[in-house]
Order: sequence, then structure tokens, then C-alpha cells
Amino acid sequence: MSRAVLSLGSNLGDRLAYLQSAVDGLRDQLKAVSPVYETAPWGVEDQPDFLNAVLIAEDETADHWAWLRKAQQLEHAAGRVREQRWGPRTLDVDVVTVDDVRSDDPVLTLPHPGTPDRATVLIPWLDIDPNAVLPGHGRAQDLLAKLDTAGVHRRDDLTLDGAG
Ligand SMILES: Nc1ncnc2c1ncn2[C@@H]1O[C@H](COP(=O)(O)OP(=O)(O)OP(=O)(O)O)[C@@H](O)[C@H]1O
Ligand SMILES: Nc1nc2c(c(=O)[nH]1)N=C(CO)CN2
Repeated sequence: MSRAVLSLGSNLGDRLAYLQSAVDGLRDQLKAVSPVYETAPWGVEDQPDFLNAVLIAEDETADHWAWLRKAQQLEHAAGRVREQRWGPRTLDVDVVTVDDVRSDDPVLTLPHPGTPDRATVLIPWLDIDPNAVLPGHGRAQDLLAKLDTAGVHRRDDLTLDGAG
């Protein structure tokens, strides 16, 4: 059994539909779906606002590589074209954690190295797991306390349907 935390982001086209497509693609493994947040872009600031959300999924047999393949399949299905680093995209699916796995491999770094600095991941993750711990970095709550959360706005009018 493995448990993965996956972060979703979209800032092109029908953003909510792209996030929903990831939820639909994980339906059998889905354990929790966060609220949706509208967030100011970090990294490359001259691009449209993102919608972000976080999912928790479990699988009987998947190892961390299988979760990366799944994430990339979901991006591909959403027509994701890799262009600019940190640039606009229809769907970004990052593997935040898989259990307590820690890896320095650039193809799959775990936990995802951006996580401690990203309120856009920590806030929705804490919504669905208030006791979340980032392996090697401590409690998500403590990491979030050090960050600026001004650009992160919960959109209660937009919801992802994770029901069976
Ligand atoms: N934990 C991880 N989750 C997803 N991809 C990862 C992870 N660790 C390493 N990668 C690698 O990162 C590469 C680039 O990913 P991507 O294009 O999504 O980066 P980005 O979204 O622009 O930036 P960031 O990864 O900082 O969010 C992928 O090809 C993948 O192999
Ligand atoms: N707010 C926000 N900004 C971003 C995001 C994202 O998901 N949310 N993803 C990026 C590329 O990984 C670059 N910038």
C-alpha cells in the first residue's frame, strides 16, 4: 500500500475542468480532494492566475515511480506541452510526497523540493490533512507559518467532484 500527496495546478483554458480531469483519472485511488484556490503566479509572475488543489490517493501496489508515471499521464491527457520552466500550463501534477520516501533523483525528487516554499501547496494540503508532515522538513503547519499567503484565495464557488 502506498499513499501519495499530489498537487494540481492550471492557468490555461478551462482551469477547473483540467483539475477535474486529474480527479477523474484517479477516481479509484482517491482518498481526499482539497478545496480549490485561486493563486497569484510565483516563479514567472507575468502569466495568468492559477487554480491549485491537492489530492491524497492510495494504491495497493504503486511505488513512487508509478505515481510519477500517473502524474505525467494525467498531464499528457490534458494536452500539456512543456515549454517554459514555471510557465503557463493546462495541467501540472506534482508528486509532493509518497509515504516517507526521500529521493534526490532529479527525475523524481521526494518530497517535491518546492513544497516547503509553496503556500499554494501547503494550504490545500492542510485542509485535507491538518497534521500533514513533509518528510525531512517537519510539520506543514510550521512551514506555512513562515510564508506569505497573501496571493492565495479559496474559491468556495468552485469545487472538485471526488465522489465515487
Ligand atoms: N516530485 C516530483 N513530481 C513531479 N515531477 C518531478 C518530481 N521530481 C522531479 N520531477 C521532474 O521534474 C520535471 C519537470 O517537471 P515540471 O515541468 O512539472 O516542472 P515545473 O512544474 O515547471 O516546476 P516545479 O517542478 O518546480 O513545479 C519532470 O520531468 C519530472 O521528471
Ligand atoms: N500560483 C502558482 N504559481 C505557479 C504554479 C502554481 O501551481 N501556482 N506552478 C508553476 C509551475 O510549476 C509556476 N507558478
